[in-house]
Amino acid sequence: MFFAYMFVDVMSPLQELLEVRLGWSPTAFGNYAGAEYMLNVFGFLIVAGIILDKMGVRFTGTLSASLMVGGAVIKLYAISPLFVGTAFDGWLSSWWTAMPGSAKLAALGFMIFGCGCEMAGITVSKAIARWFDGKEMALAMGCEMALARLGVFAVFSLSPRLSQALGGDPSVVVPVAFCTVLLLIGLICFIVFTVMDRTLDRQTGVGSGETSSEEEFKLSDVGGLFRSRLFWIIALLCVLYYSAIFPFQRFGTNMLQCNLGISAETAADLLRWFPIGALMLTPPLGYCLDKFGRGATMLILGSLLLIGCHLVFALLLPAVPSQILALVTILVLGVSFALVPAALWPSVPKVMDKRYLGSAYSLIFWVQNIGLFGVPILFGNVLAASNAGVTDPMEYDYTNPMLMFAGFGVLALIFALWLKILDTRKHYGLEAPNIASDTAVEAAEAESAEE
Ligand SMILES: NCCCC[C@H](N)C(=O)NCC(=O)O
Repeated sequence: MFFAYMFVDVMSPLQELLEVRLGWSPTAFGNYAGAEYMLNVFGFLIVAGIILDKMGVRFTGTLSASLMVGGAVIKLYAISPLFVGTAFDGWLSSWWTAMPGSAKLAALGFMIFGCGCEMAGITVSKAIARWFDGKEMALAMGCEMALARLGVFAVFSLSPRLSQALGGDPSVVVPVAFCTVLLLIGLICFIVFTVMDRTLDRQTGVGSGETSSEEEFKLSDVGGLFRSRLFWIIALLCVLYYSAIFPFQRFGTNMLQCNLGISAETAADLLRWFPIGALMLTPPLGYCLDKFGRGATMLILGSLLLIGCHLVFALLLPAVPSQILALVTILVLGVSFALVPAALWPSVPKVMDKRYLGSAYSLIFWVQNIGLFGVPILFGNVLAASNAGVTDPMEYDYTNPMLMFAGFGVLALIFALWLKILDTRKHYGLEAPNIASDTAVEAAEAESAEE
């Protein structure tokens, strides 16, 4: 997940360079960014859930890592001199001219990569939920997400520097090539893990329980989940919250450049602290959730912070163009980005039947992917419409698109409040700890002994 999240954002700090070098307008960049989720939205994630439940973690993990490498290679080719300026590029650029040929082919590669990345996400979530059932599940999920955030921090630090590594004109090829090699290393590591895991199973004579039939994905489960009010509240909270997070990560560099009049490198250096707050706080928050509970409250607090931060970016930063203000807001947004994921993902096994867990994660990811697919495109269009006639990528006014993010936060807050009210009424246990305290366990044991 570390290398995957690096690849996701490798081009985020290079938006200006892509516009200058390859002619990618904000709309083209938005379309490219949304492409990551397109095949997932059109059903791949549901298929991925079925594959995971039928074939198990080892097979699905290897398949997802292979898809990521395949998609990355296509994207690398699309932005490289091997493709740019060829007859194929000319033909691809000749229709739907708002998207240059390189953007179209890079978007195709990103679509395939996105299938692998999300498939890996559900594989990891289901594996952790099963391995840590009744134990430190939120801490384990928090550590996994922290590693992913470290990847984002690393790529925001490295990408602008790698683009200048060869001297001469800055290049988008070097950072993308670097991250593609990392993905290949990740695939090799996972294959080694599967071999070792299988060997261990053989040595201990214990099955891994990879594909237990009682957890098998059934199409009827999908219908059941879609009829569940709780599923929709969680899925809509998830899509609204993350729609104001991941697309922000992608457009944030240029937003800071435009508001503060700074270089892409300085802006990326500021933005990289966003995942760092999340990186440091997600595991301890997960630990607190395991020990003390309060998951629904964390969701409310995280949504409130999200709204406040996006309002600052939309309204205050253009009036007070201070790097300190930007940094503080980014750090607070990082706290929000720790609170919500730390509480949201471990809540799913609490409210969904274990039998549905794989399908529940894949369907929540699916709804989330609809937003992650559509919102960058919407964002690119709102940005373009709010800046008619602006040709300098350092001169965009980001007020309207950032207000749109704040609006998503308000809606996410409503769903978080609704969840908390339902939890109070129906006692789903969202505010309860994941690990039963020793006294509670002793009381339960004493009770069953008496029976
Ligand atoms: N491709 C980056 C987005 C990952 C989305 C994924 N479905 C997700 O929500 N992961 C959990 C997280 O908090 O990163």
